[in-house]
Amino acid sequence: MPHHSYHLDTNRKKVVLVGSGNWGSAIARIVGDNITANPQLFEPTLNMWVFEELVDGRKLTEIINTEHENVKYLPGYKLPTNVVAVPDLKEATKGAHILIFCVPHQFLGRMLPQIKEQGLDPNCCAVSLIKGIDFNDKGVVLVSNIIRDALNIDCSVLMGANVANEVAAGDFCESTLGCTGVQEGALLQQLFHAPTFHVNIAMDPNGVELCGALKNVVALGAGFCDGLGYGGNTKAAIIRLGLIEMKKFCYRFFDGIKEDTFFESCGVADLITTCFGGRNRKCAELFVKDKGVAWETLENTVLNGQKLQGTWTAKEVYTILDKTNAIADFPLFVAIYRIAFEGADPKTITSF
Ligand SMILES: NC(=O)c1ccc[n+]([C@@H]2O[C@H](COP(=O)([O-])OP(=O)(O)OC[C@H]3O[C@@H](n4cnc5c(N)ncnc54)[C@H](O)[C@@H]3O)[C@@H](O)[C@H]2O)c1
Ligand SMILES: O=P(O)(O)OC[C@H](O)CO
Repeated sequence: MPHHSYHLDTNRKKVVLVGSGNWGSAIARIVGDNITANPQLFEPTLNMWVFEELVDGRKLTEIINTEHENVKYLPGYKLPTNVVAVPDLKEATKGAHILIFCVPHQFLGRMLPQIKEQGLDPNCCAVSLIKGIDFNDKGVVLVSNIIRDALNIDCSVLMGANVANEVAAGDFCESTLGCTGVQEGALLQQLFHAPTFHVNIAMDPNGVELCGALKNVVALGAGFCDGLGYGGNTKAAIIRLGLIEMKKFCYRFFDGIKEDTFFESCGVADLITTCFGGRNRKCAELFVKDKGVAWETLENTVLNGQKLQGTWTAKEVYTILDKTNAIADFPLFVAIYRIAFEGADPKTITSF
């Protein structure tokens, strides 16, 4: 059970999920059920915005709405019948009180103006499940900040050791809700918490979000080790060194990050699971074995259209380090970037 059980006001919240990939579809199963279980808090339908595409000649939205399964991104797991796939972004998000963002971070920027355009409820808030970062002239930009600035609404984050297929299978795991307000935290906890998906609150949204983004870079390093045929000792070293650079990055670029956050699910736990069971790891292994095959080819052939976040984040992190003359302080992040994008020998993963 969630630790708190009260709500913000007497009006039921309309929840909308923006995204329907592998994780988007897995979380739709939990949120859809929680909405049904809490009719006093939430409106009954969960609109799920779907990037429309054809699957075997049929529209994905039609398949989802008739078969209640995202056959492309989460095959084998039924969605609750109150999850309704909507291909039009404006229509899907109209009247939302809680917007859940779960799209690969490279697509978010161009979507937000459309959501803004149709006018949001003044009490609308957001929660981002997106693991990624961005940068501008001043430095690091968090995805939650992009959402906050574009839509002028509050944005919490949910990150954790949550490989989507395992969550969908009902294997027990934990997740970390990073928020600034107690009330928002309590409501969102009721939206996401489930018997096999335990949601803990951390009042350190920036730390939670940065952990979620940066662990994907380390996952590439772990995958390079697997591609080179190295064993558990080497991967453990990469995980340890990666955690140190994650912390250093957080403290270098942000004030007020809490040490405890690194021990939450979003921190060390997500780092471990992603370095063993994630897509970034898997594709990085094949990148080494196939001698530099294009990342996009791996997304299309191995992941069937699912998207990597670690490759983008490795580039973004490298750009930030370069701009701030911090390259020398982050040897692992830099080695990973150079292997992934500059043709560096994968063996340099252990010789920086
Ligand atoms: N998959 C996981 O195990 C997992 C777990 C936790 C967090 N996350 C994070 O959740 C976020 C979303 O990941 P996911 O696994 O749900 O998605 P995914 O990797 O399955 O991505 C594919 C999604 O992107 C959509 N898409 C393709 N082209 C698009 C475009 N031009 N514009 C908009 N959308 C487009 C596809 O329709 C599909 O829904 C990522 O930041 C990821 O790191 C993923
Ligand atoms: O499959 P990945 O590498 O995108 O990682 C999935 C999740 O972020 C693990 O929590």
